[in-house]
Order: sequence, then structure tokens, then C-alpha cells
Amino acid sequence: METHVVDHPLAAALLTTMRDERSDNATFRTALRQLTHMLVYEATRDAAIDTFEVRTPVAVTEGTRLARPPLLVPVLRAGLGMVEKASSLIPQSRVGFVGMARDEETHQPVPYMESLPDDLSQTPVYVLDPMLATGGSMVHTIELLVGRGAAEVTAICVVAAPEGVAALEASGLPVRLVAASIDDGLNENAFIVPGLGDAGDRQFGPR
Ligand SMILES: O=P(O)(O)OC[C@H]1O[C@H](OP(=O)(O)OP(=O)(O)O)[C@H](O)[C@@H]1O
Ligand SMILES: O=c1cc[nH]c(=O)[nH]1
Ligand SMILES: [Mg+2]
Repeated sequence: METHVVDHPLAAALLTTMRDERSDNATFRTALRQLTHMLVYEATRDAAIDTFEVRTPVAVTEGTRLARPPLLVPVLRAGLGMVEKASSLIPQSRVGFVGMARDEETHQPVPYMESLPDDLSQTPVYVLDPMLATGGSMVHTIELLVGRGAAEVTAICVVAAPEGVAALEASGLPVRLVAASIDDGLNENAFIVPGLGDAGDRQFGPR
């Protein structure tokens, strides 16, 4: 699986703000939005473009736009904090939604919402979720997408655990990963270490 870790001092500083337990909900959300800008920027680096003529005040020149704008899929709740920035960077993108919450005992994802286009066979999909821990939520989400024909999925995460990366790889699903960090691993509660805690709670408060 293609994995791209965004290694940049500005991304690292924003991630530090998100990791810091003293950051309040608003500070955390702002850093997540700004970091999403960098992650989406990197995720689109090799995207196919169309060219067309554009007239400047001085001359006619060649303009470009994304040939196939992706469908953005935030995984609720935590992915919600990434979607506004991603869609403002790619204004032609559409947005689908998946809602999933891990069972605290089993750590298995429990889906509670799905709102996606029927046919994704021609559409690249960017799944937005800050956390890839065991990988269960991401694998389940991508299975929903592949069930609708998706053949090109990018998982855009802030922090990934090696266990989650391995699970994505083992799934054989058509996915590449863009992340700001691959952390050390998971603790006994399947939380990422050092991580940043519960990305949903840190944006919106406890469920
Ligand atoms: O890789 P996994 O082990 O599946 O864990 C990752 C999932 O856990 C978090 O969501 P959570 O279940 O806490 O829901 P929330 O966003 O509503 O807080 C996170 O946003 C991922 O969706
Ligand atoms: O560390 C973790 C693991 C799963 N979900 C989170 O929000 N954080
Ligand atoms: Mg959570």
C-alpha cells in the first residue's frame, strides 16, 4: 500500500498542538482544520488535471482544474472537523457521510449512518478521519465504498498506528494512506500512543 507521511515543520507544529492535552476544543479544531489543508494538499499532488483556456487581463493562457474531483467522506464524528477545509480546497468535490463509533469493550466499529452516492465507479474517494487505530473503522468504511464501485480510495488521517496501517494493507482494498504521523502503537484500550486522545471528544466533547 502506498503510504505518504507528511513530514513538514508546519505540519509537525500543528500536530503538536493537537497532541497537547492543554489545547481546548476550539484550539484543537483550528489545528485540525489547518493540518487538513496540508494533508489534502499532499493527497492531491499527483491528481490528474484538465487544461482549458483562460484570459488574464493581459493575455490568453492555459488554465488547469482537477480532472476528477474526489468525493469527500468524513467519518463521523471526528472526520467532520476535516470536511469544511477539504471541500473549500476542492470546491467541485461532493460530500458523502459515514457515521461510526467504536464499541468501548470490543473496539469494533458500530456503524450508525451512511449517506453515499450509489455509483462510485468513476469517482476517486477521500475518506477523512483523524485517527487510524486498529483500522477497523477505516476498513469498514472502505468496504462500504467498494461495495458501491469505488476503485480508488485515499485515507486521509492525522495519526495512524502501525496496527491500523497493517490492517489496511492486509485488507487488500484499493487504498493509499496520507497521514501526518505513524505513531508508536496502541495501548490496552486500543488508543494510539502517544496519539492525541479521542479525536471526537477533543473537538465536540464526550459523547
Ligand atoms: O481504527 P479504529 O480502532 O477503528 O479507531 C478509529 C476510530 O475511532 C475514532 O472514532 P470514535 O469511534 O471514537 O467515534 P467519534 O468520532 O464519534 O468519537 C476515530 O475517529 C476513528 O473513526
Ligand atoms: O487514539 C484513538 C483511537 C481511536 N480513536 C480516537 O479518537 N483516538
Ligand atoms: Mg471518539
